[in-house]
This record gives sequence, C-alpha cells and structure tokens, in this order.
Amino acid sequence: MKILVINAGSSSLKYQLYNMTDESVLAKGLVERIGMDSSILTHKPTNKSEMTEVSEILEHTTAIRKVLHALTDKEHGVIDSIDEIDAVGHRVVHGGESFKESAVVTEEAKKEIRRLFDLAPLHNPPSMMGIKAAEVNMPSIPQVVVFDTAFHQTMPEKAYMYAIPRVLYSKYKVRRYGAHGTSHDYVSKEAAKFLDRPLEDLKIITCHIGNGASITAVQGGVSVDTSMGMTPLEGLMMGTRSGDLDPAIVPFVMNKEELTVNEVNSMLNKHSGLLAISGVSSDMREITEGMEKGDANSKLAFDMYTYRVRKYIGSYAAAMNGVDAIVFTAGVGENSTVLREQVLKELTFLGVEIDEALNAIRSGEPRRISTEQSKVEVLVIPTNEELVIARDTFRLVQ
Ligand SMILES: Nc1ncnc2c1ncn2[C@@H]1O[C@H](COP(=O)(O)OP(=O)(O)O)[C@@H](O)[C@H]1O
Ligand SMILES: CC(=O)OP(=O)(O)O
Ligand SMILES: [Mg+2]
Repeated sequence: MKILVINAGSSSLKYQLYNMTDESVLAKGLVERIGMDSSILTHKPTNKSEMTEVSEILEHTTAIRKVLHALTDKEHGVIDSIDEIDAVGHRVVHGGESFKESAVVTEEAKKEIRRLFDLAPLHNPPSMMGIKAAEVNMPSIPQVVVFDTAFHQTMPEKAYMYAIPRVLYSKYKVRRYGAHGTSHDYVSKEAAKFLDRPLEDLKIITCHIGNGASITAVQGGVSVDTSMGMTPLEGLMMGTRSGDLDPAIVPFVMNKEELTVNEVNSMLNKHSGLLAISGVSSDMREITEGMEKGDANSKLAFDMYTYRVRKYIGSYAAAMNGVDAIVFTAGVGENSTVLREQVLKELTFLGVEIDEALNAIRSGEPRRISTEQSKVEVLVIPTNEELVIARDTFRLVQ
C-alpha cells in the first residue's frame, strides 16, 4: 500500500510518499510560496535525481496537481500513475476536543474541522485547503486526518483549564490543547524503546524545538501537560512567535499602536520570537552564527530562548515530581549542540550530567548525550511526524 502524507501550511505544502510494505519513503518534497509570485516545487525522489520547478501556483489544488505530476514524471517520478496511491494522510494542527485520535475524512469530520477555524484561524484553514485540494485531485482515494492536539487530550483539567471565567470554556471551549502531539507521542515511545524500559514506568520531558516549539510532560506514555495553549502561540519563544507574555501587554499595545485584532495576532505570531529580538533571523543557525560573530542581539535572543526551555523542563519535572528522561527533537533540538549544552548545563540540580563529546556528535540516529552517572537520561531522538501520519492512515483505511 502506498500512502501520500500532506502537511499543508498557508503558503506551503510538504509531502512524502510512503511504501507501507517496508515504511520506506519513495519521494518527498515541498511547494513553497503558494499564492505569491514564482512558487517553487522541490521534489526529492529517493533513488532518482531531484527536481525544482518555479511557476505560478495560486492555490493548493494546483500545488497538489503539480506534486502528482512530479510523482508520476517520466524522469523524476516514483510511480506510474496516481492510481497507485491508496490513501492520503493529512496533518491538521487543531482537533479541539472532538478529535481524540486520527479519523477518516467524512463530510461530518470536515464540518467539525471547519467549526474549529474559530479556535485555530491561522492553522486549520490551510489544512482544509490541503484536504479539499487532495479530494479534487484524487476523488476516489480515502483521506485521513491526524491531529497535533490529539495526543494531549489526556491532560487533566488542572493542566488544561485557564483561570478565567468558566463561561469562556463552556461557550467557546477556551482551554489548553497543545500541539506537535504526533511528535511528542512518537519520540516518547522511541525513548522508551531506546532505554529498553516500559513506557508505563517513565516520566519523560519531550522538547520539540523546531521553527514552532513545544515541551510536553509525558507520564506513563500519556501527555499530562504541554507548553502550547489554545493555539500554538503559548509557551516557548519560537522562530517568529512570542510564546508566554503578560496578557495585559496585548490590550496595552493595541491601544498605544492602534492595532487591530489581526495586526496584533500577526505581530505575536509572525514578527516576534528570535526574529524580533535578534533583528537578524528566525533561523537558529543564523542566530548561532550571529552570536559567534559577537552580535549582542543574537546573543540575547539565544539566551532568552534557551532560558525558557530550561524553565519549562524545571517546571515539568515539578509537575511530574521527577523526570527519568529528557528528549530533544525537531530541527533545532536534533541539530543544535550549543542549544542543548546551554539548556542542560544548568540543570545539575536535577542530577543532569551531560557528556560534551556525545552532545557534539552529529547523527540522524537516536542517541544518548548524558553521562553514565547522570541521574536523568538525556536523549536526542529524530522525530518523524510524517511516518506517524502514514501509519495512522494505513491503520484506518485497511
Ligand atoms: N544545524 C542546525 N543548528 C541549529 N538549528 C538548526 C539546524 N538545522 C536546522 N535548524 C533549525 O530548525 C528549524 C526548523 O525545524 P523544523 O523542525 O524543521 O521546523 P518546522 O517543522 O516547524 O518547519 C529551522 O528554523 C532552523 O533554525
Ligand atoms: C503547531 C506548530 O507550531 O507547527 P509548526 O512547528 O509546524 O510550525
Ligand atoms: Mg514542525
């Protein structure tokens, strides 16, 4: 069975085609700048040469049509016809309280995802565009939705409720939902496998540090708290997102700068975080470079960013009354030796002891970076959200 995994953003669409017989990736790629001038399709087949195509792609339906062309292309393709694709799995960020697990796309499910636009105006509309685009291009193929929020539906009330009038929860479902659940779920299970210990016995803090970033307390295999909130804005400082701030700042700034709701949302989601503090970039590689060159703003951005990761680890160790393992994953967590070092070197009070040589190793494999004596295991585990989506899709359409 072959499964196409789609992760649609507002102006981008990432894809991977899996052969589920051996869970191998036949091809993957990305369409960027959808709706802007000169969109770019980058197609990477596993055993063939890469292909890049610049053209005008105005919306997601055309983007998927281009992807299907690339997948069936004579020179760069990996399948002979679209009919070889048996199912499509979509990443959807917000599943609210309705979706506690992945689901087959039905009219009912789409209605529910649309209803959640209200709670996730920045995230669910692009997912819906991806679903619709796939339906238009592949009308007879079953589609599955896999939610970032699903894994966190196990959080207790004390962790997901906000201390604001309860009517806001009963009327609008204002509460913490979290995100990156497929990743936190996957790496916590992989950590237990790596440690060869039962997941049920473990207290794990999973740090998904990518462009978007969140930390989860995973106790006995379930999420008991997570740093992202009703939307993926709360918690850690991120590439372009502010993370935690005093909520009073929002009306204050709106008032002073005469900002609309959309403008303030855009400020906090797209013009804050590493980008705002460094004035250089939202990309951790460029922040690190800036810091090494002596740029004070990059240094401040890096210090603020890592300080928050450390504070969340400390608070989740308190939330679970202990921690057996800390896991780093996603673009920054997997690749940035300096970030992990900075975060971990002042967690000695927890008994964390890092092995500098192990931390410096670059590898795509799960690995330990703590010393033999460390009271807490510290692991780097490459995440694979697409594989989880492919597996769930496979399970649901069989
Ligand atoms: N070698 C590296 N060192 C530091 N940061 C890195 C490195 N490689 C990638 N990154 C960071 O990873 C981020 C992307 O992470 P990723 O998990 O792919 O994000 P997303 O899925 O949210 O787009 C980039 O913004 C970049 O800053
Ligand atoms: C929910 C979220 O933050 O996603 P991403 O990391 O892909 O931006
Ligand atoms: Mg991501």
